[in-house]
Amino acid sequence: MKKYDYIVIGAGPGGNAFAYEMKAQGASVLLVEKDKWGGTCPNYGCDPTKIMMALVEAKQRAENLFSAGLHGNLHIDWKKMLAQKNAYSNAVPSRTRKGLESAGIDLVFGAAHFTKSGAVLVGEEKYIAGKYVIATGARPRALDIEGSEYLLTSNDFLDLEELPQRVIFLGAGYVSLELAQIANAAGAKVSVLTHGRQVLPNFDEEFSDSYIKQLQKEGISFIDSFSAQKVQKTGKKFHIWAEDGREFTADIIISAVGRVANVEELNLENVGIEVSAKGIPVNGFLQTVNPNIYALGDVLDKKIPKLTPVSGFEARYLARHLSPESQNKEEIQYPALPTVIFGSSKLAKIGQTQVIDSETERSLDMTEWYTYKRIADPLSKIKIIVNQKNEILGATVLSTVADELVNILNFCIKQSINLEEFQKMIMAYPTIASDLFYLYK
Ligand SMILES: Cc1cc2nc3c(=O)[nH]c(=O)nc-3n(C[C@H](O)[C@H](O)[C@H](O)COP(=O)(O)OP(=O)(O)OC[C@H]3O[C@@H](n4cnc5c(N)ncnc54)[C@H](O)[C@@H]3O)c2cc1C
Ligand SMILES: NC(=O)c1ccc[n+]([C@@H]2O[C@H](COP(=O)([O-])OP(=O)(O)OC[C@H]3O[C@@H](n4cnc5c(N)ncnc54)[C@H](O)[C@@H]3O)[C@@H](O)[C@H]2O)c1
Repeated sequence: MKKYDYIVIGAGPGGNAFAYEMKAQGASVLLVEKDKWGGTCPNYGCDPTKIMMALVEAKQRAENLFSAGLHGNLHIDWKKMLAQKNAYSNAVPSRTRKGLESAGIDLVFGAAHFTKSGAVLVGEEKYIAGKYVIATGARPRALDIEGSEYLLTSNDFLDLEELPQRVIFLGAGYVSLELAQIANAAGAKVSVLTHGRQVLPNFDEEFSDSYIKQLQKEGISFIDSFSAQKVQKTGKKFHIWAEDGREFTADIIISAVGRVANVEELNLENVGIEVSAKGIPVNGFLQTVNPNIYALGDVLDKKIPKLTPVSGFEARYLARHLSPESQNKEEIQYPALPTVIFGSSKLAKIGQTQVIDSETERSLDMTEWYTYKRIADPLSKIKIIVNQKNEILGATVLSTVADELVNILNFCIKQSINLEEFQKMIMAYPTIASDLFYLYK
């Protein structure tokens, strides 16, 4: 039985980052992966979707400028876009594997299970370690309704050889809204069936409403209060019914109703770990109830968003925390977190987005500002929260460049920059950053 300092289960952004960090510290590390080296983000998640989204963004930005004299009949060639995405994603597993190997990390392919003795079993082989790190991520949640076998997932969407004419998305979270925009821009007739009345309850309602109106203008239809009851197939068509009897028909139905932690195969009962519906509970040191077993990334039961940079942040925290030389024995502290729903218009937020105490809230419509006027952004607005020292604490932004703006605000929040400090810098003009001046004023 081979013994390591660390066994890491799951080679996604979290597991890989932790394995690299510990190896660099001189530890012996075994990394176990059962599917694709690199995990969700580069194989089924962020990266392939954003390669496709690049065409959606470019098309919409060009179309926004038709009124300014730009002409052309733009359309997305699905097959070529897919080939472009595949050229990137298909190379990920072997490239990732080579990188890990050349760093000196031992790799084993297969599903990891804990045994009653606390070892890890992969196939017939048993491995033991001083400490274990679970970074097994999450997968699309399956709906328990009649005919659920007819529902496709985001993974299936990314492999569609051809885009069908009529596509239904069930659920209205990040995955659904991003993929719906790709399908819509590529020419499909798209409907999103939303569970509740308010879409994106974690965003400021005024902003999520404006965002959905924007998507409706682009051609996506939204059907609210849809509680799915059953799915049926007749010929090549799929039908979905709500509990209240409403029925919709499409060529494919993509279910994007959230993600569930990958925990079942781990046999965590053998090592005394109980999981919740949201994943593995840990303390402030990312340690499970079993003191030798830690967990990080999307597999965690946590309140903060499950995102790639969050998994990486947790991995680097844990590597520092477990380093024998480190003085870092403090609980993990998350900085202000940016989240973005990508698309032709982007809805983004960072940090504190509501007034809690003595802060001030500033709502600004930026549509007529030069930066946004120049690119004919159809709707650009921001709600910004500042404290009494006029330091930015957080913001919600809707615009075609909201992803960049929240990251610039990220620096301002981290460095507690106020107007006085900001005025000591000169920003290139005209840019998103040069507008910051007006956000402070
Ligand atoms: C469609 C989509 C788009 C997304 N877009 C974005 C985005 O734009 N920005 C962003 O920040 N985030 C995005 N995300 C989220 C992001 O992909 C995840 O937050 C990130 O991949 C989590 O990393 P992780 O290492 O925790 O887990 P994962 O990347 O899920 O990796 C876990 C790995 O563990 C492996 N595994 C599971 N069980 C076992 C086992 N028993 N034994 C061995 N291996 C196992 C899995 O096969 C997987 O490779 C998106 C997700 C999806 C689905
Ligand atoms: N741009 C990004 O950063 C990005 C993109 C995609 C995914 N992600 C990550 O992946 C996670 C998962 O995304 P997701 O969209 O699968 O989940 P989500 O939690 O964002 O959204 C799930 C949606 O499904 C709906 N829903 C739940 N049960 C339902 C039911 N029975 N019937 C109909 N609708 C139902 C919810 O109301 C919600 O609208 C995100 O929370 C995020 O962390 C991030």
